[in-house]
Amino acid sequence: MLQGKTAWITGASSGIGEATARRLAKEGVNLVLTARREEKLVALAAELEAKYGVAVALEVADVSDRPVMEVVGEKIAERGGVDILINNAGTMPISPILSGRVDEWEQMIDVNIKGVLYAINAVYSGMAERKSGHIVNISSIAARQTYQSAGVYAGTKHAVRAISDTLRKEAIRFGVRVTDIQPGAVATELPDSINHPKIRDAVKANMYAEGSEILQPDDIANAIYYALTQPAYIDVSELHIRPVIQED
Ligand SMILES: NC(=O)C1=CN([C@@H]2O[C@H](COP(=O)(O)OP(=O)(O)OC[C@H]3O[C@@H](n4cnc5c(N)ncnc54)[C@H](OP(=O)(O)O)[C@@H]3O)[C@@H](O)[C@H]2O)C=CC1
Ligand SMILES: O=CCS(=O)(=O)O
Repeated sequence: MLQGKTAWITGASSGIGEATARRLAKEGVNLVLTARREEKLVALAAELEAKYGVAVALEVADVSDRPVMEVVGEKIAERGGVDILINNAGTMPISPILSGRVDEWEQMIDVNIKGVLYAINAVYSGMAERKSGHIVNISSIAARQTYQSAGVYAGTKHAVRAISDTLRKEAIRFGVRVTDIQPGAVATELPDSINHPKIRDAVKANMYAEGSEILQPDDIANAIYYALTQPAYIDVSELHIRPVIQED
């Protein structure tokens, strides 16, 4: 069903993005992979090309860099566009608002909101012209609720959910589908982006508490695959997936 299509995955150097690259390559999807850590992308591309015979292009980029993302968009358009965007790159340097880590607030807004918009902007007009495409935005359980220290992070994810739902409505007439994926705790490098030592330790202790079983990146890759492979008349608008043990 997806064989021969092309997907652009941002944040493909680890976690959910990397797992999704593997999942889609296995289905014969050609890939454009983006992240800042070039060496990780190079190794992943080599592995997927050798294992699955798919074509993998790399666009090493900081998604919050607007001019760079515009150039990536032009390059993608020159190659004929992509069928799928997995808008996944994100960061989570959470802290109490009173700690006033303004640089980190700006970083989350720049990467998690502006980066998502820049990627949409890079591919949406092409999809609309071709009257076909699927944009999958990775927001979070924090798009629906919040918790202490996560004010700005949850704010960015609420924004992604709002952008996704607006885009879904606007894109109907262009035959473009939009899905917002809202994971709970997934075992990835994301907590390493927390610079506040006490909060980082608390988040990790909570995620990896003895006996607790949280989600794996493959679980989210499978959810993305499900959304992408529904019949053309179905839009999986939102998928909210959490570990059984996660109350909030
Ligand atoms: N793990 C979890 O519990 C949950 C995660 N999410 C969301 O899932 C998404 C993926 O995160 P996850 O896989 O968990 O975490 P990881 O930290 O493993 O992956 C984050 C990815 O985003 C990339 N990235 C971060 N900042 C930038 C940037 N400025 N420009 C380009 N790429 C960037 C990283 O690559 P590089 O550093 O090489 O640039 C990396 O590939 C995020 O949006 C996150 O908010 C949502 C809910 C739960
Ligand atoms: O986006 C993150 C979700 S959680 O780890 O706070 O549940």
